[in-house]
Amino acid sequence: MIEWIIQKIIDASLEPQVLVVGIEGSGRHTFEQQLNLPGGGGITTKSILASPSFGYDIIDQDNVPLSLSVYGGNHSMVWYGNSGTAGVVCVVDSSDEAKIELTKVTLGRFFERYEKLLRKAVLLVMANKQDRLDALSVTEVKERLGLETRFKGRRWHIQGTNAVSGLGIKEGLDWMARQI
Ligand SMILES: Nc1nc2c(ncn2[C@@H]2O[C@H](COP(=O)(O)OP(=O)(O)OP(=O)(O)O)[C@@H](O)[C@H]2O)c(=O)[nH]1
Ligand SMILES: [Mg+2]
Repeated sequence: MIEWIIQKIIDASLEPQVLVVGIEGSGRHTFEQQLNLPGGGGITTKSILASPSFGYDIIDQDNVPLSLSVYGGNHSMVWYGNSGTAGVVCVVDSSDEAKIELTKVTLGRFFERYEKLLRKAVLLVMANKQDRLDALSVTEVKERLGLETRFKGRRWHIQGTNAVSGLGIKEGLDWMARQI
């Protein structure tokens, strides 16, 4: 009952949220720092722009090791989210094959677990660290993550990025901004 009430309050009070998720070391912080740079790489996504900072949260239940950065701030251990969740940005380290596999599993589980809240959410995958010589290509990352199969029926997009220089971030977020 309490959870239901909290959910109602959150749904009513929050603007559409954009979540940034990713396995540790994928580049989430670096990506978010880009958003705070002057011009933010030309970020136009309104819901991200409106946020001066991101709250951090770790989903530690059901062994879902995704760490969440929730627009709007949510500091509880359970993500109540918002059924108006507009988009999920998943940052992946393209140079780490084991973590790409872990991302595939956890991202799938995450969308399963929060199916209701993420019903309308679009998915933007940032195939990050494309500047590294050992990075898999965007197509390879897409295939390893099984995006075409797993997210069939959902609007998704994969974008190659270098979060350090900011390359690709504007393009990715422009795609998201057009969807939400
Ligand atoms: N070469 C390269 N390095 C990157 C890129 N993005 C992030 N890094 C580096 O990868 C490391 C991890 O980046 P973070 O942004 O801290 O990653 P995180 O996902 O926040 O990880 P944790 O804070 O460790 O959970 C840092 O040393 C970054 O400088 C990229 O596009 N290219
Ligand atoms: Mg970090």
